[in-house]
Amino acid sequence: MALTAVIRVPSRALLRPWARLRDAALGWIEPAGGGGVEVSAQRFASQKVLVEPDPAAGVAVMKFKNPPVNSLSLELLTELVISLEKLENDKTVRGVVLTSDCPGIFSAGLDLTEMCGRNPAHYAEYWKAVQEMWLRLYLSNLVLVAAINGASPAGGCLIALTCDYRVMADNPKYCIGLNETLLGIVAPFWFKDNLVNTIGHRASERALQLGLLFPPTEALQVGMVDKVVPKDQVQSTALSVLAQWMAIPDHARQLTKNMMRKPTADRLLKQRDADIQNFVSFISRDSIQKSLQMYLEKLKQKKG
Ligand SMILES: CCC/C=C/C(=O)SCCNC(=O)CCNC(=O)[C@H](O)C(C)(C)COP(=O)([O-])OP(=O)([O-])OC[C@H]1O[C@@H](n2cnc3c(N)ncnc32)[C@H](O)[C@@H]1OP(=O)([O-])[O-]
Repeated sequence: MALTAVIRVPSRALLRPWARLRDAALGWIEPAGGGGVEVSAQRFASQKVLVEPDPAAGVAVMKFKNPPVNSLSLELLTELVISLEKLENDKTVRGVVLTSDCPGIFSAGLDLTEMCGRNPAHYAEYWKAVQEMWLRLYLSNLVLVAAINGASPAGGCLIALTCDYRVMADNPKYCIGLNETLLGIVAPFWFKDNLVNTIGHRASERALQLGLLFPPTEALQVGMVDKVVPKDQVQSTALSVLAQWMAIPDHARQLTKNMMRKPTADRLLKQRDADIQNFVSFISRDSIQKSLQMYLEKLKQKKG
């Protein structure tokens, strides 16, 4: 396929800790002069994230591809952030649909194997990547629409909540919500803030304490998603919604988005290191490790 869109990648990005992983994933070359590197791409794919740009429409579809359940491994998180950054640097793209390439699963949330039986340094690295994903998506200047074509618990729900609009498939087997308490763990304050900003305080309190996973019609009622449509219409509906949002002048919409979201993001930005330390000490506790191990065992037994 011909390569057409030219994306300028700022050199500061190359200095990030995950630069090596990114370069390996995307085959980028370190620029000699540090002035940025030009990457030509019409359709680009890393291992875990597929991106299909449509320059004529000014949009792209980003598909998570980490079978079997799109768990948010360090690798997937890294590739997601890199792919988003590439799209943000591509002047031909103004809106993105986030969806899944795994049948029946949007994302199973954070990868439990990244949070179980590892060392504190790994937990810290992993949590930093989770924070980065959330901050990048939540503050993105692009219009983001989630096309939720499957189950979307915990971190999967969080990704959907960062979007400007959520379209969900009407299959009652697909559920969405922040179910952390069911695993014996606690959603961090910024997951909670994002949920409160979406469905309000009382509904969030109930949903978070009970770890509620909502089927599509209930998710619509509570405001966790904005539209429920037949499964085969999820992506096309998301693209139509994207077009509506893109009819608004970018600068006005972006400033408004930033005004609405910056105070929430700033709460995390002001205490990222402390939040990492909290996570590391919480997740390292024996009791929490036991809960997560048991939960993973339960998932495996369910299959057998
Ligand atoms: C403070 C921290 C905040 C935390 C936030 C989070 O997001 S916490 C995350 C909260 N997330 C959840 O609570 C969601 C837990 N997951 C589920 O509820 C279901 O897997 C499902 C509904 C997503 C899909 O059902 P299905 O019947 O289609 O699929 P299946 O169930 O048969 O699983 C297939 C394989 O995937 C494996 N695996 C699954 N999830 C994860 C994971 N997150 N990670 C890693 N692995 C995972 C599963 O063990 C099995 O492995 P095996 O045996 O092949 O080696």
